[in-house]
Amino acid sequence: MLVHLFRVGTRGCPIRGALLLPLRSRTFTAVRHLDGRTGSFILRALARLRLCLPRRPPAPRHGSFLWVGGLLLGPMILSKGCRLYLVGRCEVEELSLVEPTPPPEEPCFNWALFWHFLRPHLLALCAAIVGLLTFGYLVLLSELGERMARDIRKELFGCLLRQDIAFFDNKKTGQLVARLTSDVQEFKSSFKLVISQGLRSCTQLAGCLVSLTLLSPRLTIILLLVTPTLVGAGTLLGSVLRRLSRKSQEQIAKATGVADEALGNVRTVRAFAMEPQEQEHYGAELEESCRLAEKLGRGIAIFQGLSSIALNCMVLGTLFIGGTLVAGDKLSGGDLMSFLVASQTVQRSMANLSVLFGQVVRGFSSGARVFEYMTLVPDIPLHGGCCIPQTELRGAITFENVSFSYPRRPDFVVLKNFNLKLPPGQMVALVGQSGGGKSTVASLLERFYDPTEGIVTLDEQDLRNLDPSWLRGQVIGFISQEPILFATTIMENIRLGKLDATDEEVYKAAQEANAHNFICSFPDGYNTVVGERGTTLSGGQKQRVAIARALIKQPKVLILDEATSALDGESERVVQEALDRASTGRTVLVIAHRLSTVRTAHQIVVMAQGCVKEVGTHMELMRKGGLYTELVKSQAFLPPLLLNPDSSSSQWFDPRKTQGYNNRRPRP
Ligand SMILES: Nc1ncnc2c1ncn2[C@@H]1O[C@H](COP(=O)(O)OP(=O)(O)OP(=O)(O)O)[C@@H](O)[C@H]1O
Repeated sequence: MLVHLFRVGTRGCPIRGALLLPLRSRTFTAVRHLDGRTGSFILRALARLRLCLPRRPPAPRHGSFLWVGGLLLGPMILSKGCRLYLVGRCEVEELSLVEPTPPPEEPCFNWALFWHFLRPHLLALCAAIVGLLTFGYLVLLSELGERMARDIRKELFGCLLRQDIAFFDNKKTGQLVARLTSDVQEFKSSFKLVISQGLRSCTQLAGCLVSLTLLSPRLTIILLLVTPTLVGAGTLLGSVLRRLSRKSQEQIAKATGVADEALGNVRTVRAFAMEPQEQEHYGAELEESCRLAEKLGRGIAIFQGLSSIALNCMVLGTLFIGGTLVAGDKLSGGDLMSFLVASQTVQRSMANLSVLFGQVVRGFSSGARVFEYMTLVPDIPLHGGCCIPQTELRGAITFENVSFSYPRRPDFVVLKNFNLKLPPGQMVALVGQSGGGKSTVASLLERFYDPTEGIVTLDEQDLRNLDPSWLRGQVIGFISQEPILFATTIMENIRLGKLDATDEEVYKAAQEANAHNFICSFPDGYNTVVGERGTTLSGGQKQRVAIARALIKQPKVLILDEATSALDGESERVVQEALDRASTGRTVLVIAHRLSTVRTAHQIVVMAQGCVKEVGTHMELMRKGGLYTELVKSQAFLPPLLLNPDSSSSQWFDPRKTQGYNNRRPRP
């Protein structure tokens, strides 16, 4: 059951009401005075609300408090100038309304996961609760909090790493890092505070309530009758505060994301003199987060102020009713005094709890954000599926009638009925206009995404049946335009390709990648630390370390995505040499803009708008005079001889006379 207070209608004629909605039924009961026009307003409001219901997250457990609060407050609001009528039951399907945009789902606190992390530390928790010395209990509580935070961070980090690539398309790194850092920190602090202060106040409260009952059951019952109303009102206000707190924390994460992006790309920021803009951008996000935090602070202050007033009213009420009972000889003066002293302890405990409430609100929303990603199950798991034995692996790839849209843009079809064959040991080049879908083909081959339709196979096996970790870790080597290195030594960076590789294997891979000589020229050789993202190496050096990292796993299939396009002439020559060597005996998919780098491929596939437009060798395509020829012509910097398919004296044109990819000459 959901209680919803609503306000619809025109500005001059606002309509307020309360709804009691059974969550699983599509019928509802509305409480409100109706005439024809206002009735239709309400029906629309109800229908809109109803249409939203299936997408709501499951009701949190504290939803029952909301229900109680709504029951108490709803009639109060309605009775202010409104007559109450039961208008009946309405079927929403009969109303034809435009479906509204679903509100962003708010994560709920996951009690099961909380228990999962708390359970291993139950003994420490019990010891902390009964800890006799302040020292002992503080030490135990601190250890408990830190260990739980460590476990949560470890688990969350693992869960994030396991998510689909599509998940990261939607998120900013800074926001994810904020969940690992500030949200876990906030949750831990709240948890410790609840245990240290909350438990003490609750115990005091319970003890005093027993004393109160013994002193005067009648006064205690009156006191207890008032309490649910206060709890209900508190819960309603609490849900508003929780929402505010969640927004405030999201905003902090957003600001962190801006700082993370600027600091992570500081060279680009410096190169474009973007420092003032970035500072302004970060400042604006901070301003918003400060505004939300202040709003939350005011909300908490209102909450605590109102609690204080309510508690003082309770004392006054006790004095008044108690005085009446004393006057009527139903209670002794001594008992009334004892009752007052005990009820003041109750008041103090409740005041402490209300102060604690602000922290609990923040703790709940932080906890909900921390646990949110732990329950996400990726569509493409990291492990599972079969592996083809190394001796039988040939490296034949096919794309059969593949259509694909990125999950982030489901309406935009990137590949349409795409067909491609990569025979074992051959090189196939993908060329075509920018945005035509070339890199997307590589992403599907790496199984970063699954096709929307059609299949991709390796040696006639659907990629979906193969173990993704085996595929990425042992079968495919990927070299991109911007190789990313980790902030560790060159040795460790190369070893990332094969974790159990010996030093000799690392040296061999570096030699194959034309990297050994420049690495040895550094004072620290293979132990040189390359800086964050490899910033202390040149583009060509970084690329060669990345090639060594790809080669060390001896991949059967190699993907070269614009691998040399970011390099100057000399670096390109050295890297190209390494790539030529690396391509021997492997199935290679080359993605290239510069057509001069792929003219010796066994097959060139020209792509446009997600489809294959032309297929053939360089010569065949040039003779055809189609899209490929146009692309070649458009690369005006190329020597004119490249454009002449019949010139046998051209080094540019005749693949047998070219350097690079010599071993993969197209057959006549
Ligand atoms: N992660 C993503 N989410 C949504 N759309 C994407 C994503 N990555 C690429 N796209 C879109 O898919 C289309 C194909 O992109 P892709 O990178 O495959 O093209 P490309 O041919 O490799 O381009 P280029 O030659 O410029 O690198 C583009 O329109 C691009 O905007």
